[in-house]
Amino acid sequence: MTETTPAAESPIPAQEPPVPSPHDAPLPSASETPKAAANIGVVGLAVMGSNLARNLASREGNTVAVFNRSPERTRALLSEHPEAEFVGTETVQAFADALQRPRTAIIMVQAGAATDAVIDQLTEVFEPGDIIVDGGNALFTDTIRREAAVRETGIHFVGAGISGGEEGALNGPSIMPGGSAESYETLGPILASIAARADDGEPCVTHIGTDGAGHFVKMVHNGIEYADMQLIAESYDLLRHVGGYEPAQIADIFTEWDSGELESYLIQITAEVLRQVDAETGKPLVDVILDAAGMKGTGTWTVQQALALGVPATGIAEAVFARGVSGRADQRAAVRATIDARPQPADVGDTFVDDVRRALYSSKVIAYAQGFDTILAGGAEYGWALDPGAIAKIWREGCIIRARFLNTIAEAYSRNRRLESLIADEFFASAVADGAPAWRRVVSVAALSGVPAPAFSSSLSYYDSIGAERLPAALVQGQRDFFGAHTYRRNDRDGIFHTLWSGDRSEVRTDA
Ligand SMILES: NC(=O)C1=CN([C@@H]2O[C@H](COP(=O)(O)OP(=O)(O)OC[C@H]3O[C@@H](n4cnc5c(N)ncnc54)[C@H](OP(=O)(O)O)[C@@H]3O)[C@@H](O)[C@H]2O)C=CC1
Ligand SMILES: O=C(CO)[C@H](O)[C@H](O)COP(=O)(O)O
Repeated sequence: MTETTPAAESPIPAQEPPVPSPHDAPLPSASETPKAAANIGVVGLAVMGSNLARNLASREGNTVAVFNRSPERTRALLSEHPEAEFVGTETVQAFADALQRPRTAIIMVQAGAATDAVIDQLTEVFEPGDIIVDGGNALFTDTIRREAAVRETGIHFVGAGISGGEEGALNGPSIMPGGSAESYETLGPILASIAARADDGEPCVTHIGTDGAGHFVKMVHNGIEYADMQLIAESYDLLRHVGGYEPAQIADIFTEWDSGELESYLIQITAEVLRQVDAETGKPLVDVILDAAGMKGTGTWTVQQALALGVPATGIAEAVFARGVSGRADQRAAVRATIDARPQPADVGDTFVDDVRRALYSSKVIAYAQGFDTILAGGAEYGWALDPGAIAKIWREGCIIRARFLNTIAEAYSRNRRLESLIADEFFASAVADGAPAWRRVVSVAALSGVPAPAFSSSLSYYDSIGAERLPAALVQGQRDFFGAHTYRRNDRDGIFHTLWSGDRSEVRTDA
């Protein structure tokens, strides 16, 4: 299969493979590997794959076969986790032989060429009726292509987004499977058994749609993740450099916010990061981490898709651009040398901390509204009947954006399945309107003090634009008609019009 996914660039070095222990036992040879001993298999045993394999092995009735390109990883996993009773395999053929038919294997390797390579190997040794699940962060168009190619062989191919990081993979991730309804009949119960569970006991997995639907939704999940993280980071920056709070104090503020409507995993881990002190320097860790944010590409993909679909996902885009700006070290140094970049004093008043909380909540609503707009537009474009309420529900636990807030979103979509926008829902409309004065104060203070708040600002502009009585787009249409005879519509009658700008400036109807 051909490779179409470029490896995403990141300034953060990739994680090194674990150093195998000298006591690692050799794997059985292909002929010694027990046949049909396992009911499920995992290929790719780095952070995610090894934890997902352990999660599977911990469930009643499962025996898990494992395979990794470099056998050192397989040996290390077997020796570190004898309790899992894995069936370790050294070749793809031994892996296939170790699985009961119809075989089910989950791939957890790097997105892109690595995934294609593994699929090619598995399709060589699997048979019609078997199921290959790609649990990596594949680009959904690759998943569409792979599903079509693998289907030709009679093997089922399922692209499943899996979120929750290493801890989620081990204890219960949120899972977003695509693929055929037929393959989900077999796969659904297995995935439900390892997925996180929401407070009401529902597993955080649902059949998202055919072919690339699961990876599309996972991609947008990550786009929202970028926006959520950026908004929290901007809150920190404003509290620190305008409010004058120290990292440990901001950690306490975030912990307090976590008891309200902002309760979320990302707020919780942010507080932990801010409390961490660097052992070497005694400084807050956040002050010694290089301020260049890495990325593997899923946020960029979301914005590219939003643009292609005509969805103004401005908050997500700003979050991607903010990471991009942070990584441009030479440019930043050159510009910094020409200006006084120190934050300017700004009058913040007594309500600043609460204002930032409200600005964060309102901006977060915008990010999710834009994310769900992207999901629904993608569904319409690619022919998937995506259910926004069901998607919100499976994000309530297990994934990186898990939050109390997702319950509220699920409720909004259960009130109206065809909501035009999340902020058109009565609850969110009034919540955002209530927070708007504080949000405006925070964006003003950011601008006056010179502390960058791109996601806060663009979210507020989006809110003001999407709700505006009238937009200056009318003038843009006039400009377009002037230089390019691009025509315009009128708001007082039907038809398409052009003004004879280089003539007598009378108006003509062009569609009559
Ligand atoms: N890390 C995270 O928090 C999350 C990651 N994901 C996704 O899950 C997948 C796995 O992630 P992670 O565990 O971090 O591991 P990595 O993305 O770092 O991938 C490492 C794994 O890929 C294998 N691999 C690389 N190239 C090839 C190849 N050409 N042929 C066969 N195998 C190859 C490696 O094998 P070898 O040991 O031989 O090098 C190793 O098992 C990725 O798609 C990632 O985007 C999804 C959610 C969260
Ligand atoms: O999929 C994930 C979580 O949902 C991964 O953690 C992903 O790597 C995060 O993206 P990035 O590395 O670009 O910040």
